[in-house]
Amino acid sequence: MLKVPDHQVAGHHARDGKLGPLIDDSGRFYKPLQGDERGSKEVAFYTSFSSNARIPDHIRRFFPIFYGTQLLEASDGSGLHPHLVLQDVVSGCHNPCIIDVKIGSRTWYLQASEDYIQRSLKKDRETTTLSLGFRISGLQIYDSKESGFWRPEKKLVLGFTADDVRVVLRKFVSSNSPTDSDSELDCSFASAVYGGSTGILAQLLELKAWFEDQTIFHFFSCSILIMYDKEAILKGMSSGAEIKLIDFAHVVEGEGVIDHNFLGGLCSLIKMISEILTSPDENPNITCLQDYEKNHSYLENGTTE
Ligand SMILES: O=P(O)(O)O[C@@H]1[C@@H](OP(=O)(O)O)[C@H](OP(=O)(O)O)[C@H](O)[C@H](OP(=O)(O)O)[C@H]1OP(=O)(O)O
Ligand SMILES: Nc1ncnc2c1ncn2[C@@H]1O[C@H](COP(=O)(O)OP(=O)(O)O)[C@@H](O)[C@H]1O
Repeated sequence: MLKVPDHQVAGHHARDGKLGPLIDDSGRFYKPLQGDERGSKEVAFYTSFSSNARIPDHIRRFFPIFYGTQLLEASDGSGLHPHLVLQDVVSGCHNPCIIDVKIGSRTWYLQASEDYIQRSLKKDRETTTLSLGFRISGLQIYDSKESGFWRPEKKLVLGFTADDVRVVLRKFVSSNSPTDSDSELDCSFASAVYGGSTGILAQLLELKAWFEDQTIFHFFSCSILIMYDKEAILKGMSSGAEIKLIDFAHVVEGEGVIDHNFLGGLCSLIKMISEILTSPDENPNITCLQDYEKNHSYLENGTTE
């Protein structure tokens, strides 16, 4: 039985009669092919990546498994539509905390249409893409059984300053309620999630080592999903912290050149996460995030009032 994922944090949603991804109970994520060349480009990427013998297994695990394409009833009621059949990378988690981080100081590329370049340039300038080399596209942080998740709306997320991004990456690993902007963030899960030999930082460093060498693909407008299970930590189990790369509608051939755009953004994200691990007590200034929180209360479904 196909359903709309409640763990999707960014991108096109299958809500309000729109075309968007679906999931099933067997752990698969069905992403509808976008009508223009984006759909076919993403299929071409997954096909090429899956069969490329030069991708080491320890890097392959950072990508969703690709099961081909399938015609399915589209979420917008328009009838049969081709979908990418992917591993649902969140399916093992009960109450997953997730951040979608779009990597790179530019999301546009020379081969793209003029319209896409102009729209991307505007978003890159207005977000932390240009200043930090990455931006947060969406997130959800599990609060408690009673309050559910904090899912800030898209407008707030795209307005994050660099300091807000620092705060969010700290909130993500704190035991404080994510909607409480008054108390100091404790970062008490930082070592369990970001640290350790298998934590997020170690995984990002492994990915970086590959990006220092690989010249096969250039990953524009692609995201790293950072995920973990807060409840598991509270129960004394493993955090299940993982990174996965997603969204390959704008991947182009590397033609023997290092993907400096992705690599630079990745280094910047690594630096910010390393700083949280080394200085968990340093609370940065909060700008738009705090002002916004003071004026809005969050509802369980992630919307605001
Ligand atoms: O339409 P929007 O404004 O929601 O933009 C989408 C982006 O949302 P954003 O505003 O950056 O959070 C969206 O970004 P996220 O996946 O949300 O990070 C994509 O960039 C999407 O384009 P594409 O499917 O990758 O070609 C973008 O869709 P298109 O505008 O390119 O159709
Ligand atoms: N394979 C996957 N498994 C689980 N969730 C996914 C997967 N791929 C994408 N998502 C979720 O869907 C969101 C949008 O995905 P994305 O591929 O960026 O779509 P779009 O092309 O519409 O921007 C991500 O932020 C993430 O929450």
